[in-house]
Formats: sequence, structure tokens, C-alpha cells
Amino acid sequence: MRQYHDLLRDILDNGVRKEDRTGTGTVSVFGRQFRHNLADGFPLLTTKKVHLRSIINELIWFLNGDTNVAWLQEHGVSIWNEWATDTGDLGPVYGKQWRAWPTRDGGEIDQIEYVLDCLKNRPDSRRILFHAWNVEYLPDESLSPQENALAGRMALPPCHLLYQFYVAEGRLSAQLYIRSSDTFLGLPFNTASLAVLVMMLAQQSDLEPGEIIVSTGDSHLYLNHMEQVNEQLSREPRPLPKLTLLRKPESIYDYRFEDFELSDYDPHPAIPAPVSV
Ligand SMILES: Nc1nc(=O)c2c([nH]1)NC[C@@H]1CN(c3ccc(C(=O)N[C@@H](CCC(=O)O)C(=O)O)cc3)CN21
Ligand SMILES: O=c1ccn([C@H]2C[C@H](O)[C@@H](COP(=O)(O)O)O2)c(=O)[nH]1
Repeated sequence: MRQYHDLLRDILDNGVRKEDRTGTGTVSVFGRQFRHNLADGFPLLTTKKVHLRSIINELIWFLNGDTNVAWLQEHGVSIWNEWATDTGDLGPVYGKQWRAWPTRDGGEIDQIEYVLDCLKNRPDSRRILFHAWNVEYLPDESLSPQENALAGRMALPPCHLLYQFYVAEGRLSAQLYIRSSDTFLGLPFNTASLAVLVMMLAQQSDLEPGEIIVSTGDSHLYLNHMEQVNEQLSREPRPLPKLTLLRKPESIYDYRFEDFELSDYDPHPAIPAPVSV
């Protein structure tokens, strides 16, 4: 993914030093966008090995409306552990807002069902989107993630928060807005996850996957990722892999990691990096 390397270089060349909530410090630029046509391959980085199992299982977990890390841990995914309470709770994060956005009369709105209904019945709509920025449940910034979850608030405010879909000539495209992007650790996950979501929605709606567009707000590199970024930039990108769906599940909620086959993935080795909490 040349686009990803271009963004890393852009941040190194144009980024300004900014302190941040985690205390690590970043270099950052504001407002960037890249696009990728899914016909050109699956957008998984080749200049470092990226763990697709974590990405697909996290997406399945979101789609199930789950907000407890227990299911993730049972499926070998540890990326949310640092923010969870002793009982694994994260408060009303992504899955809750996607599937059961709370309403003023005590009900819930399933935004994924709304998107599927639009794709099937009103594909030309300009309103096919779902949103996770539910201001009522954002964390109290004077409390820790765990204290927020215990108080019924989100442990962390959503980073990938607005997903909009577009159907034209039988192809499904999507644009994702990420308000804050940990460009070394988070963005490779968010990009591949968006691509998998488009593949699932397209399959369920009898469409072909089109383009993904990723728009990032505060696009930063943590200062303790600099060596890793330079190592990655010294590597030559290889051809993109292919991701194949092995069956068509009954619904968008019935996918399993085993339904996906990744082929021709020949990445450079993984590059470990610390995550700022
Ligand atoms: N600072 C920060 N960056 C993030 O990307 C991030 C957060 N916080 N908080 C919430 C979630 C958790 N996410 C994460 C957390 C860790 C990794 C990570 O360590 N990735 C490793 C592999 C880990 C694995 O698959 O087990 C990597 O090398 O990509 C990735 C995304 C994305 N989000
Ligand atoms: O999907 C995700 C989730 C989180 N991030 C990153 C972006 C920031 O580095 C932190 C969140 O900190 P804030 O102070 O709330 O912005 O997590 C990501 O890149 N992708």
C-alpha cells in the first residue's frame, strides 16, 4: 500500500510536535485521505506482517454488539485488554452504538440493520451511514477508562466513528472518518477492517466490493514508534494479498474467522511497537 507509506512520510515531513492525553507525545498532521480499489487486492500491509485474525474477530465482535473483551480473549485477541475493567467491560463502546444505540424512551436503534435495509431497498440513498459518536456516553476525561466503564460510559471515545456507504453500478464503496489515528498501530487495523466490512455487506446485499476511502483527522505517529516507522519505510512494498469469502453466511452476524481465506500474503516480518494507553 503505497498510500500508507506516503502518509507515514507526510507525517514525518510535515508533522508538528504535539503532546497528547497518553503522555507519550506525537508528531501530527490534520486532515488526510487515501483511497483503495478493492479490485486491486486486499489492503493488508506487506511492509510488516499484520495480524488479520485480530482484525476480523474484532469486527465480528463489533457486529455482535459485544462490548466485553471476554469473547475477544477466547478468540486470541488481546488488543482491547488495557482498557477493560476486571470483568472485561468496556462500557457502551462501538458494538453497543452500532447495534443498540439507546433512545430517549428506553429503546434501541440497530444501525447495522438500517444500513442493510438501505443497501437492499434504497441503494441510491445518500443517507446510508452509521455513527458511533454518541455524546451522552463519552468518557468523563477526569476518570480512567475502567472508572468510565464502571460508570456506564465508554472506556475510550470512538476513533473510527462515521461509516458512509455508496452504491453505483452494482458496486459498494465506503468512506470512514477516523477522528484520531495512531498511524503506525491503529490505521493498518482500521483500513483492513473497513475492507472486510465492505466485503461482508456487499456479499449480503448482492453487490460487488468497490472502493474504500479513509479520512483521518488528527493523524499522528507516537514518538516511541519512530524507529519502527523508519524500519518500515526502508522496506519495499510487495504485491497485495487476496481475501476470499468461503461461504455466504445467513446474515451479517453469522461470519466466523474461518469463513475468510487469505492468499498470496508474503509480508516482511512483524514490527512490534508499544501501544499508548
Ligand atoms: N494508542 C492506541 N492506538 C490504537 O490503535 C488503539 C488504541 N490506542 N485504543 C483502542 C484500540 C485498540 N487498537 C489496537 C491496539 C493494539 C494494537 C497492536 O498492538 N497491534 C499489534 C499486534 C497485536 C495483535 O494482533 O495481537 C501490531 O503489531 O499491529 C492494534 C490496535 C486500536 N486502538
Ligand atoms: O481504532 C482505533 C482506536 C484508537 N486509535 C488510536 C488513536 C489515538 O492514538 C488513541 C485514542 O486516543 P484519543 O486521545 O482518544 O484520541 O487510539 C486508532 O488509531 N484506531
